[in-house]
Amino acid sequence: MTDVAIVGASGYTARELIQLLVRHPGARVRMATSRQDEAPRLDTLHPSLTGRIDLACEPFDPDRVASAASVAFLALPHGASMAATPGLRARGVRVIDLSADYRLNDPRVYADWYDHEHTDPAGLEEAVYGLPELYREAIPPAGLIANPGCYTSTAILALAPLVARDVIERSGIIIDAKSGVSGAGRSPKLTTHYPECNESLSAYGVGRHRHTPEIEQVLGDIGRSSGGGEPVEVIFTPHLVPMDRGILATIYAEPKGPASEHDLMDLYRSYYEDSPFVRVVGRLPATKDSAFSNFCDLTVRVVRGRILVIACLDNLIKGAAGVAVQNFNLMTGHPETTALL
Ligand SMILES: NC(=O)C1=CN([C@@H]2O[C@H](COP(=O)(O)OP(=O)(O)OC[C@H]3O[C@@H](n4cnc5c(N)ncnc54)[C@H](OP(=O)(O)O)[C@@H]3O)[C@@H](O)[C@H]2O)C=CC1
Ligand SMILES: CC(=O)N[C@@H](CCC(=O)OP(=O)(O)O)C(=O)O
Repeated sequence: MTDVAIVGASGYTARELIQLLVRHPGARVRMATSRQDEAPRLDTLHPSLTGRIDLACEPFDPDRVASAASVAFLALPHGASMAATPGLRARGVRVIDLSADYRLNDPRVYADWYDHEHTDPAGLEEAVYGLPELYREAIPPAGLIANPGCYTSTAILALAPLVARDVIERSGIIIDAKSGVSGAGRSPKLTTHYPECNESLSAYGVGRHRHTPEIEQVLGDIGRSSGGGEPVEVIFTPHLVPMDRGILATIYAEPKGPASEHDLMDLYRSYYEDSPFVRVVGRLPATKDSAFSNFCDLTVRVVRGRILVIACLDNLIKGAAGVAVQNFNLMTGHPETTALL
């Protein structure tokens, strides 16, 4: 049994994490933290947890976390995670960070896209990018996991087989992605206020969304490890859609040679043969079919000589809490699917 702590317990990804962990046979949620003064109970913060866990939050204190837990899930905004992580690592706590703070290898790239300096470059050196489908071997011994972004996981899982097998041109890849509003977190913002986003569909972050360098870094890494040195360059355009949860990406890429849908589907099936949470499907994926699950559904089409990949997942599960539990399973020697199927 592994004792775990949830840091930032009042948010959406924390709620999903706790829902998964209370059903996990090898995990016990021993501590939850919040900055709120009155030590709120988890079932007050998240009524869906009523009857499932009896725990009140406390303020974050690395000594207290280290005395209660050996693994901490950080469900904090970026910036706050890298403030909390060094103290936990110094006390031997293994960290699974759901924020973006440890995903980019280069602190200068982080500063360019996140508009503030990285305060824990040593942590960046230590961190392992927690997308099990690509880095399964590196995850079990890791002390610090950088859980991937939700759009990022969708795009990377959709493109990795094409990059790894050198099937497509590495520049001009178009990622047109749509997300439900929970992707923006629980804290109220003007753009996610009901009358602003309901019955409306809008693009945002055009040309400057911070998942762009993360997608390019990971796909560039996959490309290099299979022998191709050119960087990967994507045009990533996110959209906000008036639904609670789910991401769907439609991706367009230029093949290097003639492309057959049949061969591409075979390529995807063999690439993800050992990945229980990637479903390569013949139908066109829809967010409803992966909602509340840890699955990423994807399919491939060839249209007018271009390759189209359509992929979807639940941003709060496969895009955040579910993959965090998948990483936890690998780190603690449980089957990868524990508590997730
Ligand atoms: N929502 C999603 O679909 C996804 C989110 N992520 C990432 O996961 C992390 C958590 O996201 P999510 O749960 O949606 O966010 P929420 O905004 O729902 O929750 C974050 C929680 O962190 C606490 N918090 C906020 N600011 C600070 C701060 N400055 N210092 C310490 N604690 C703070 C708050 O709790 P309190 O006020 O009680 O202290 C808050 O409830 C983020 O980094 C996000 O980018 C990643 C993939 C998908
Ligand atoms: C709809 C919406 O606002 N989505 C968020 C992405 C959430 C996510 O994956 O967060 P991090 O990668 O920052 O951890 C956004 O576009 O900023």
